[in-house]
Amino acid sequence: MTAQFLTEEIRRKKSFLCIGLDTDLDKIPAYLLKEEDPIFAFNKAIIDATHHLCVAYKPNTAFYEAYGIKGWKALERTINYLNEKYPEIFTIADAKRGDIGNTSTRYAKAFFENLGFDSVTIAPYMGKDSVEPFLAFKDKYTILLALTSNMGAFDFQTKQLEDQELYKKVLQTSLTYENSENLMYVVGATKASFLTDIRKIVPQSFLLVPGVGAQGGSLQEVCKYGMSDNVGLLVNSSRGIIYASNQEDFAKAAAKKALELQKEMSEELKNRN
Ligand SMILES: O=c1ccn([C@@H]2O[C@H](COP(=O)(O)O)[C@@H](O)[C@H]2O)c(=O)[nH]1
Repeated sequence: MTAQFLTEEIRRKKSFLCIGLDTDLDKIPAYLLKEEDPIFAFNKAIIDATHHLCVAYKPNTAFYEAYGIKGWKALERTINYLNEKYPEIFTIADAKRGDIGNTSTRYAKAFFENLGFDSVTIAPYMGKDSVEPFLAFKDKYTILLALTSNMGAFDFQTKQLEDQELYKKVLQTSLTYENSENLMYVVGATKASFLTDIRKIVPQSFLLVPGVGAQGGSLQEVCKYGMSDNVGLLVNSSRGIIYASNQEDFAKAAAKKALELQKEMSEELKNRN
């Protein structure tokens, strides 16, 4: 998928919502545990109920890896289902990988070729040769952690390095990487006030913005400081949508929460774009 197609989908659906599939067997409705693959059964129901309201899904791989082979198979079934039934949806493997070059290439193959995700999240700490192997894949996106939503972001990311904060250095340096047009960035919704400075460095890049809902970030603030001419935002909500109910109506309840966000996004698009 290309970023241009993603923008077209955002305008068509009037939504830049990304739904996080952070599926936890302790939180899904108990009756689903009788299913042969409860994680996939839950994801499928959520996807079928919400696909028209969002443009992306983001399974966080931790929630699948935690269950070993069973979890990985559920992740594989989920991405296959999305690619077959809803190929217009942008898919994000939130895996936060990155290693020496030859190892990064294997990670890239795992997520882009084997599983068929459109994008994967990457930690920038190991630098150029750990990121470029992901960027080498055409029409696939590498989503670099820039300024994360958690409190620990202030431990390193906002510290001054030479003449600027580390997160700005990450953004600026990443633009010098080969195939940097395949980059997107993670910026937490809880750090919305930083978006003005971020947009000075990456005016058009897509930003994956987690942290609205359960973490308290404001959608309006994110749009005010972060929306670009091509929208350039994928705002994620995971727990706030998928765990709206733990009863038999869970998918309907998730769709209701997703619709609330989609309506707010539609307003923002009308007013700001
Ligand atoms: O800075 C970051 C980077 C990633 N995440 C991930 O996004 C979702 C957020 O879930 P909510 O339930 O909507 O809070 C989750 O998978 C995180 O690991 C993040 O929150 N912040």
